[in-house]
Amino acid sequence: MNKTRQLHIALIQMDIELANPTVNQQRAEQWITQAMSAAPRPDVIVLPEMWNTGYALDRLEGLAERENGKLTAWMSQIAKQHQIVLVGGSISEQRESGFYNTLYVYGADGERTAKYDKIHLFKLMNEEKFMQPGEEKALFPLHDVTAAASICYDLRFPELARSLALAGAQIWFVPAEWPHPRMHHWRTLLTARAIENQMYVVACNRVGRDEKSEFFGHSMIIDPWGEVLAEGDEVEGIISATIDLDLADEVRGRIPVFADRRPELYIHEQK
Ligand SMILES: O=C(O)CCC(=O)C(=O)O
Repeated sequence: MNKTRQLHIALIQMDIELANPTVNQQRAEQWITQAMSAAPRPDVIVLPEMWNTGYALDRLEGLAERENGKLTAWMSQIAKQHQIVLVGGSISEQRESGFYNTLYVYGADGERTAKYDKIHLFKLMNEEKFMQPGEEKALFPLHDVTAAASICYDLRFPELARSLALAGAQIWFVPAEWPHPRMHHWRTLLTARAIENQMYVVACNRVGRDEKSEFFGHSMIIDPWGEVLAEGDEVEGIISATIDLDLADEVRGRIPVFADRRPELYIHEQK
């Protein structure tokens, strides 16, 4: 981070080869190397959802990463080597208790700052038949603010985003594999979550296709006022923007949504 409390963020909007973790890791590394050669140099790099295997849900045995395996070591090493925060999208991971869609964040010292298992599994893609849901949300320190991360379908649950904002999040990372024909939902929901929670929304979607779906990219970096700072198209590439770490507080001061809340009247919060 530089003295003006800015962060340079780069999203790796990559294609993912179904069920080929070796190729996908090579591609991710090439994209990260390319992102690091840009000016300004990124402070934070974000990968998409399930970037190791794609949605090869019926083939995860033997393909998914083992817990504490080589891929997490690689993410840690990449973060340290480039002195960046790596929001390592999510990977499919195998544990004793089953398969998980798991997001990792590593700091510039190579230490892990967050681990998050997707809590809302996406029935339209049969995710719940193959994966176990997570039980906790993810908040982590990022430079001197609090950040949060969720995965793809989690975007459809405004209560989750609000609870993260209430817990202090000013930047929300959302790696995804969000396909056609729901681009309108993606863009609208991302923008709404940024405006209503007065936080940055940083969303990295994949491109390309698998056996069932075509993914449209349109990765986005949206500021706490709802302005789109950067947006991808439908091809592979690096989407980047510089964010101002003071803006969330400034917007929250301008329209004091959090101070004006009436939680006692919100039915879901009375449970
Ligand atoms: O909610 C959607 O439309 C897409 C969600 C999705 O593709 C996922 O969670 O993997």
